[in-house]
Amino acid sequence: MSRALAPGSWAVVVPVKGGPRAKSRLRAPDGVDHGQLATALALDTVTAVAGAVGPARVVVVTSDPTVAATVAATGAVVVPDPGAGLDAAVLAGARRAAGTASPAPRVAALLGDVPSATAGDVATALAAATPYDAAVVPDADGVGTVLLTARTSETLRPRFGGASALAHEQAGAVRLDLDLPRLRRDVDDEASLRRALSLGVGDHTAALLAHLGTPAADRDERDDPRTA
Ligand SMILES: Nc1nc2c(ncn2[C@@H]2O[C@H](COP(=O)(O)OP(=O)(O)OP(=O)(O)O)[C@@H](O)[C@H]2O)c(=O)[nH]1
Ligand SMILES: C=C(OP(=O)(O)O)C(=O)O
Repeated sequence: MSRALAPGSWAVVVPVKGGPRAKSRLRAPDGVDHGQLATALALDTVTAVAGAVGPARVVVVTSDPTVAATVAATGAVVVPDPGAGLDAAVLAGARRAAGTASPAPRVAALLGDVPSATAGDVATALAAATPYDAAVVPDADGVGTVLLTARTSETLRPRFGGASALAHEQAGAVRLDLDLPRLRRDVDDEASLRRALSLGVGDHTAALLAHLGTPAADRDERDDPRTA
């Protein structure tokens, strides 16, 4: 069951590398353009976040023109990627996120490769993180991070890459092993893409991969409010 968030209480940074170097570990299925797949994964992630916190409090950090134009048209904020890696991108987004609500919102970073996540998942995770100065939601393997939160933009301490869940814990974040399999399913390679498809994915990824025959039962489950 998802939980409602107070309006303006959270802003969420979504870093998206985009372009030809994005998602280099992921081999697109036959007949699917790799760049379009990387973009679709990101747009589904942004859509879920916007559904949870409102588009004006989604800050997408990217230098990819397709992603930037698409999310800007939805009302999200776009910050150019400083080009100094993932943590620097997250920090650039966090600085901008602070100004998206008054009083300043809590700030989170959700990596832009979780196309199975629903708005309800994002809202539930942010609500669960609200009592803590900082929190981390690990990925499905428990090693990486899908969501990092902080009370303010100044106290967000990104340590992404590799075993980042532990790195974020060591930097002071409380680990939240939430029972939100769709939120925790990041897509890095073919195996994780298959797992995401079996959980259900957002409209952009589903449309691009429709010819692969995403199981109808999984799509039904995704839409079932009892599982949202
Ligand atoms: N803006 C921005 N986003 C990044 C950067 N590096 C990674 N990301 C995003 O962070 C998320 C997780 O990163 P990865 O899974 O490593 O994605 P990736 O670098 O595109 O993929 P690989 O080449 O397979 O490592 C994805 O949404 C990426 O788009 C960066 O330097 N800038
Ligand atoms: C960058 C991270 O994710 P990935 O597994 O996509 O490399 C991370 O978890 O810190």
